[in-house]
Amino acid sequence: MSRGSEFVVVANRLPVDRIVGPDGEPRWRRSPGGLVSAIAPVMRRRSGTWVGWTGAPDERLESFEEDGMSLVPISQSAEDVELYYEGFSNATLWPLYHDVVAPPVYDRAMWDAYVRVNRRFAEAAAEVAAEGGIVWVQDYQLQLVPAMLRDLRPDLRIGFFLHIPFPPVELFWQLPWRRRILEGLLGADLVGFQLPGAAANFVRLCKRLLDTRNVKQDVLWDGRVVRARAFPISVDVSELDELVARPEVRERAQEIRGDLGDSTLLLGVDRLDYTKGIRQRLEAFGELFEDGHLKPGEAVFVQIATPSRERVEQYQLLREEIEQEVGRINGEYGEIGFPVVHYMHNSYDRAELAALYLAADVMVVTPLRDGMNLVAKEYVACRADLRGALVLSEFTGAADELKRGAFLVNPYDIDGLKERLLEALGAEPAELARRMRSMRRRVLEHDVDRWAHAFLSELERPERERPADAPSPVLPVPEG
Ligand SMILES: O=P(O)(O)OC[C@H]1O[C@H](O[C@H]2O[C@H](CO)[C@@H](O)[C@H](O)[C@H]2O)[C@H](O)[C@@H](O)[C@@H]1O
Ligand SMILES: O=c1ccn([C@@H]2O[C@H](COP(=O)(O)OP(=O)(O)O)[C@@H](O)[C@H]2O)c(=O)[nH]1
Repeated sequence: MSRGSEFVVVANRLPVDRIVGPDGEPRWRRSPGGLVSAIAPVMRRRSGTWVGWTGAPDERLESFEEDGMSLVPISQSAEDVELYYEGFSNATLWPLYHDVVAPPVYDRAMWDAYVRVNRRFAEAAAEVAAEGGIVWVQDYQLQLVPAMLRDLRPDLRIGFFLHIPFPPVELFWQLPWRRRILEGLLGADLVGFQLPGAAANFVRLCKRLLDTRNVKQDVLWDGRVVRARAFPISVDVSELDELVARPEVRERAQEIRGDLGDSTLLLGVDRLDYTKGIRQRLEAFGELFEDGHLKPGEAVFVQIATPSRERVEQYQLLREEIEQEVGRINGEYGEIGFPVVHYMHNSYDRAELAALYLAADVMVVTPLRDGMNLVAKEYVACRADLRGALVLSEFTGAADELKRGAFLVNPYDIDGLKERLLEALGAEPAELARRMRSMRRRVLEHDVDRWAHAFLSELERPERERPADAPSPVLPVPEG
């Protein structure tokens, strides 16, 4: 392949998954999750190349164009998927980086697969990037790629962005391969995080583990300056504006409301993931009926739970637990034809989600830990009518920006969660409008284009003139 692309994104997943349609023919479907929601519009606007996996094992496909993007598929064997994707990425790193809300698995065969697959991604990126081009590596699945790519192509400008939280020293310390991960990330010129606290954790860890010399958020490593900065990711406001203006989306919102009668609509939209606090929100909602604060017919909860990582044990256990809880609540409080929880284990397109956002009175986002949570920002971006309330966990990245307008909750505190739900349900329209206006100001001014521009212009900014071995004070990094 010719060395052609000036701008390359490398992510575990391509923006589309290859699936087999009802007619038996293969077709492409949008991949799940917020990374794709955020990066796809950026890619469409800057013509570049996206290197990633198609979401199925053992597929060897040529490069192709889809939805205005140039895509380079990376093949993964069934064993790679099991050990690298379901294993090291989602049974080790995912729980470790999300405050160990599930126990991480430490397994040497999984680590070996992680190294092997990261090398494959690095080699593919090295093949497609133009001389002196920009390569932007995404997320925890590919933390070794920056250093591997630098070895192969020292001419490139390499950025890395972590979409999930970066853990504090005390948790990261558990990882048997902790030095290797840091050395991998330090291959980048710029390492981006969702929040300043995560960038501070990274810089502090480099000092503790690798004895790097740090100047504020710059790490001096291997004769280079590696910058660590926070860039909170956001949503494609123009796409959402266009969706909510469509007559069919507005009609669909009316239809959803009509189907639910006079009930107040509470909405949850998440991948079915144990980090999302779905059980806690259902428990709180159920108890509002038990305590007599709500009566059947007054409120319904619509929970979209999109299938995710279904072969990983913790996800299978979670599904059983959530489906049992939904059954229990409906069994106790539902009536014939009127369940109080509508649970959908399915994935919906952008138009259906926009209609749901327009229809919902209270958007309930209660993760135990979440890098950002784009659903919260999408809800705000869709509510130009200034109606609707956002109940938002303190442990999401989004809470940093939306704390003044959202009804903030600690999802571990079920009584507190019930109080906040009641507050949101009972708030006056003027208060809701004031809160929504404040959140919209933030989201509309800081959309995904601004995020991408901020990251890429920092990446392209030349290094400050400073000989790498010049004495530099090690400045304390603020606690985060
Ligand atoms: O690719 P999957 O294993 O199916 O998982 C889907 C994605 O989940 C995670 O999304 C994160 O990125 C969002 C955008 O920055 C952010 O809002 C959210 O808090 C994160 O959890 C994961 O980080 C992605 O790599 C996955 O593709
Ligand atoms: O049925 C669904 C459910 C979710 N989403 C999208 O998936 C993303 C979820 O991103 P978020 O940051 O909230 O969480 P993640 O899944 O990345 O952890 C959002 O853009 C949602 O609009 C979707 O397109 N269809």
